[in-house]
Amino acid sequence: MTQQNVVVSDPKSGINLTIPVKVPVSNSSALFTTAAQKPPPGPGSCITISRKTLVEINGNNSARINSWVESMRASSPTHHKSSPALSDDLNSWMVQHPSALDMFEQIISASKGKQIVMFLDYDGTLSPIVEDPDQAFMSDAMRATVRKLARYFPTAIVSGRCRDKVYSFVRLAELYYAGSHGMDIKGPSKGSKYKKGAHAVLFQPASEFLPMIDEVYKELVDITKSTEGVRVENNKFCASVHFRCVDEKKWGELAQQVRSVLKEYPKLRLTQGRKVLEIRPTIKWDKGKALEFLLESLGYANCTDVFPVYIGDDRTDEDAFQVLRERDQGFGILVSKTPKDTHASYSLQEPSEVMVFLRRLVEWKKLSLRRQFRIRRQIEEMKASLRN
Ligand SMILES: O=P(O)(O)OC[C@H]1O[C@H](O[C@H]2O[C@H](CO)[C@@H](O)[C@H](O)[C@H]2O)[C@H](O)[C@@H](O)[C@@H]1O
Repeated sequence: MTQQNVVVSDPKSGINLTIPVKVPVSNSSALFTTAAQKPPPGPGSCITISRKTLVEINGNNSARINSWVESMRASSPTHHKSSPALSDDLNSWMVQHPSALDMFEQIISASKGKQIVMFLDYDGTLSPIVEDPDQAFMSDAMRATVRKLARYFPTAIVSGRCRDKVYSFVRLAELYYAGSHGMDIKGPSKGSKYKKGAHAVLFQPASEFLPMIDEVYKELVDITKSTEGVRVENNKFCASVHFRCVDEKKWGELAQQVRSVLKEYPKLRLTQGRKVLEIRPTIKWDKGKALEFLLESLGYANCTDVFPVYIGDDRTDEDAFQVLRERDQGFGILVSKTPKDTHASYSLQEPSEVMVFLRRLVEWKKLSLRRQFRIRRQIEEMKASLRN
């Protein structure tokens, strides 16, 4: 294998990229690997470097990089000022994915007689998106709401972050946590009233990847160190390369750097979240599988009387939304202000609306428990008066 440095000029943006090209070039050109992220066009399987083919490589690479940048841009669309066309789009999307607040009564009636189980994504769902991932705190009001929620329903946090990190933000011991996109699952450390011994649940399907992720994390830090604004996060069983604060003109180069590291690790794949490239093991495990695992751990594997509700804002949450569609159980709620392709049934605009929705659930449950209690007491009183 020889390596050539090729300068690719993107005619659209005018960006020049220096790209190491190996000969022959492997066919593993796909950068993004989920169904929602169509792989960009790649080169043929074998390229002999000649003047003519260098031009072809440039052309292909340029098209491919453009396609990656497009995909990166779409990962977290910037909100533009509203225009009539945009609000038309939003309105027709809202018909397909109505607000979970507007549909609250229908949602509750669909859950009648079933055990609601809550699954909550963290970033962009419980906490607003901010530039610095270390500053993505959830409000005390949100924490109090989630604490109450967990009193009435089994509740899990399902996050791309490593479990310890997301726990340090949420700080509620009574919840289930699935970190690293579901690859690190742990039951409540405080006794759970839903399942005895649930604290013992610990599942890490990608533990063998730990040293590899560590190595890749270090390589990513090194290769991207000259890119201003980039932030690489070690999420234990996966790694995140944040480009929220990177100049858009540098996105193509960054994607290329990440790909050059990944090329050496065929057992890892790349997915995307909101202005973040996520490097994770190729194992068939995602937030959807984590949801199924948690339902099973809670004893609801083959139950028809369970009603899982998953709230998330990201592409990686789609796996969980899809599982709910396939099981035809419960539903997904996408947190988004803009129309997006989604398997979720309902929508909420932002974390503040998520909090309102969760509070309404708590209030509804409190009332219905009180009502049940009153009815039971009346029955007891009637029985007692019949006996006397
Ligand atoms: O599954 P999640 O809980 O939503 O985690 C997904 C990623 O979230 C974090 O990044 C995102 O939020 C940051 C803070 O608001 C923001 O700066 C970044 O642009 C977003 O992508 C987290 O830092 C990642 O590790 C998670 O994978």
